[in-house]
Amino acid sequence: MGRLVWTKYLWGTSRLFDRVREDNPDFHQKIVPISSELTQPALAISPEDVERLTSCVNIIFHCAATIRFDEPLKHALQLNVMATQQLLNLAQQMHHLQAFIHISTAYANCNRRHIDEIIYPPPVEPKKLIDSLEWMEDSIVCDITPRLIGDRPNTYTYTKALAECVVQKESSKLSIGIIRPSIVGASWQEPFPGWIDNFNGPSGVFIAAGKGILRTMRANNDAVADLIPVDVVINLTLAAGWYTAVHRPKAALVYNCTTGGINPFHWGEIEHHVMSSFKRNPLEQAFRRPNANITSNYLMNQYWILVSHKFPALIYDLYLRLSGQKPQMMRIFNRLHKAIGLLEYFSSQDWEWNSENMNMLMSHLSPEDRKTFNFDVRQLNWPEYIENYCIGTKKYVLNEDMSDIPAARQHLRKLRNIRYTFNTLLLVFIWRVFIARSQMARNIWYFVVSLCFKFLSYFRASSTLTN
Ligand SMILES: CCCCCCCCCCCCCCCCCCCC(=O)SCCNC(=O)CCNC(=O)[C@H](O)C(C)(C)COP(=O)(O)OP(=O)(O)OC[C@H]1O[C@@H](n2cnc3c(N)ncnc32)[C@H](O)[C@@H]1OP(=O)(O)O
Ligand SMILES: NC(=O)C1=CN([C@@H]2O[C@H](COP(=O)(O)OP(=O)(O)OC[C@H]3O[C@@H](n4cnc5c(N)ncnc54)[C@H](OP(=O)(O)O)[C@@H]3O)[C@@H](O)[C@H]2O)C=CC1
Repeated sequence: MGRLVWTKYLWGTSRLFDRVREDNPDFHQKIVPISSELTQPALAISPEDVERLTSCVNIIFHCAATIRFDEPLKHALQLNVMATQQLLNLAQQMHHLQAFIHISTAYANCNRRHIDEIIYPPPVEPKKLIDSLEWMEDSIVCDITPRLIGDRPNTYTYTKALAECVVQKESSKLSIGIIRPSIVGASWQEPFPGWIDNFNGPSGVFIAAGKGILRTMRANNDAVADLIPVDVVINLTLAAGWYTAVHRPKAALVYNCTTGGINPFHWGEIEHHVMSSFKRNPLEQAFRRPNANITSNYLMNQYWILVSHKFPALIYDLYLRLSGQKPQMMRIFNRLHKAIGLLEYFSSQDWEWNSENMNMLMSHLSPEDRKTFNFDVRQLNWPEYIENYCIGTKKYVLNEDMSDIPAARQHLRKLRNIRYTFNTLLLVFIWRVFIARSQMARNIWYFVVSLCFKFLSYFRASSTLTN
């Protein structure tokens, strides 16, 4: 489905728009979608649409980007940097433009521990990089990528840092605001709590843990988990659009849109609340009972990957093979390990973001606007938010029905019984093998068995007496 058709389809069907559809059934008539392709010259916007944009637009919110952590550098550069430059060029032709709001990421400068609301010098001059990569073969670019990105973990954060620099260069010609959200999560309040529709960031991890697939992950229990609800990001972005258009700041204003410095919550606490939430509201057809732990110890994590991921996957795939089905669990785990390997950088350390501009913006809003465009994360109740987030992954990402929860709980009970039976059989098997080889183990075994018998006969005798 094309981008435009897909967008229109979403307005018509997505539960996200239920409330606005109810309040204003004709809301879609106020929106004019424009087809564009970031990888194409002039963003592939038709001349008629260029005409419409240059004559009508007042505020640009530039969100389009590739957010993949494994994007080849050339492609990431094209989507996140060159396309931003092209949009800035178009913006300068717009007769009524009052604000250009660029969505960056709080991790654009994740090679620093403390991040102020300023644009840091770029790792390389973007234009020079674009020119030099243009003639290079993809394989060569791939080889030199680690040297280029240096102490950043991926091409995403690297190209987002370059994009900020490209945006800043135009700040004498346009009124610019840059929003830097941290890890965007499910909605907190708007349009309803817990809305989420993708596997990005922590959502995929929560789902994998809720399905009982993910049992271990490297993360620092005490590090701040800088999650930010998506509606907070949107409210702050809209407010920044208003502020930029009305106050026309001379230099680009940067807003670090984060929670850690204001209302901190830690990965250890997230783990606890995610696990207890999925035990209360289980996902359907879980692979195992949800029981995931985070550890910062590399060796411990490797041990649990072997015991809790690879070993069960091997057994399950063996079962699938024996029952004539295609093995799939090992493949799923390999993909999961790739995904969490890319996320661990962000869950194993923490950062300090200065968020003075967020406070400044709030102080400029009227009390009514502060409610309508609420981005005051001091009021965020984390346990409640995480509970709604987990339920949101169930309802809106996996499209599971809440009425199926009793059946899902029943399934977890079945899994628990299977685990008890399996563990007992394993214990007996190990003892039998052990006993066959060692006299001492045999003696211990007989001692334990006779103790059990004695206990049983004592129990039987005392219950006969009382009867
Ligand atoms: C132990 C558990 C307790 C829980 C507590 C601890 C939790 C710790 C969580 C730590 C999370 C830290 C998150 C940090 C994020 C930092 C964010 C920086 C902020 C940003 O600015 S950007 C936005 C972040 N970007 C992303 O999140 C994108 C990351 N994803 C990728 O780069 C790629 O998807 C990835 C992971 C390389 C996989 O690529 P690939 O194998 O090619 O697969 P696809 O992308 O094509 O997807 C195929 C298929 O899989 C689904 N999918 C995608 N990601 C996941 C996932 N993480 N888990 C499960 N499934 C996933 C995807 O939707 C596709 O499904 P289809 O049905 O469409 O096939
Ligand atoms: N998710 C997060 O945790 C964070 C995200 N951000 C930033 O927020 C912004 C939005 O991210 P998010 O919503 O999560 O990401 P998505 O991947 O969901 O959205 C990216 C958007 O870019 C558009 N897009 C991608 N490629 C192209 C292309 N080649 N041509 C035209 N349009 C394209 C997509 O269009 P379509 O839907 O049609 O594919 C989509 O609308 C990004 O700038 C990201 O860097 C910042 C911090 C955290």
